[in-house]
Amino acid sequence: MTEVAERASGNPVTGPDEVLRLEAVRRVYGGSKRGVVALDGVSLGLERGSFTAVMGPSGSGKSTLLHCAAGLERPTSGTVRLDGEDLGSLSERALTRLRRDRIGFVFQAFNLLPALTVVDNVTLPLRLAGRKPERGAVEDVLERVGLADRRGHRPAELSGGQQQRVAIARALVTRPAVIFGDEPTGALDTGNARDVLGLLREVVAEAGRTVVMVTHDPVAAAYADRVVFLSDGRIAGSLNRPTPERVAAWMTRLRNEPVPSANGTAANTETMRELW
Ligand SMILES: Nc1ncnc2c1ncn2[C@@H]1O[C@H](COP(=O)(O)OP(=O)(O)OP(=O)(O)O)[C@@H](O)[C@H]1O
Repeated sequence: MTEVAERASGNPVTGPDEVLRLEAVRRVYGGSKRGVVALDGVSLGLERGSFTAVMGPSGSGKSTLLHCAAGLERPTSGTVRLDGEDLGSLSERALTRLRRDRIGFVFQAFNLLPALTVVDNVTLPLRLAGRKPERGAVEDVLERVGLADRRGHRPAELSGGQQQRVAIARALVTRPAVIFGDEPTGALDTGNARDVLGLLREVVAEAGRTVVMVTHDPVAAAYADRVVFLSDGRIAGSLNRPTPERVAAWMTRLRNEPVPSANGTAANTETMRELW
């Protein structure tokens, strides 16, 4: 199948079991006159139990997309729904609670507390929420990330890859609807990056979690079921069953001709939205 045909046969506009949906999301920074349009009408749905990578040239809006989707930032216009709930209708307090209870985050910097053991780092979000972990839940996640025998260690006693696995365990322990990764392998060497990506894949395939991750690395993106490409704040297309080579080819094209389209002319948002 050609890439154009692949794009045209991408996921449907609404899926049977969408956990997250962005509709016409626009995010402008600064005033209306000289503002920067970081997202320009992005519509996107994520199926439950899917692994999506978001790629695009620097400044194309990847982080902004992630932040809006995760309720860390409010879009200037458009809607974001998590399990059907419109995040725009929530107060700051309710949004904070939703992020804590139903969203997991894994960042490039592991953001672990150095004085706490692995177990205490993993259970921190639950304790902050005044919740007790479900029986066996902590053991389960530590087992899943391969750190059951390191539960009493502190971050400094672990490798970078192990520290990122602690961060993944921490993201998993609340059983979130979606786990967001912002360059989760950006600070890791190749071997550790491969382990962490394999773990994220496993979390999707075996635990049925939904993962969306921003990355600059075509090899990392190829671990996902689908890669969504952004260019100038718009969705430029997507690739199902990606390989590193095809992702890299897409990125080269995006750098050379910002928003590609099926007929070779500049695509508009409506045309691209049809692909979703
Ligand atoms: N807080 C902000 N204030 C003003 N402009 C911003 C802000 N955050 C992002 N932008 C602008 O919005 C656009 C998109 O930024 P964003 O960080 O989402 O891109 P990105 O694709 O994640 O980039 P990179 O790959 O370099 O991290 C850029 O032009 C950026 O300069």
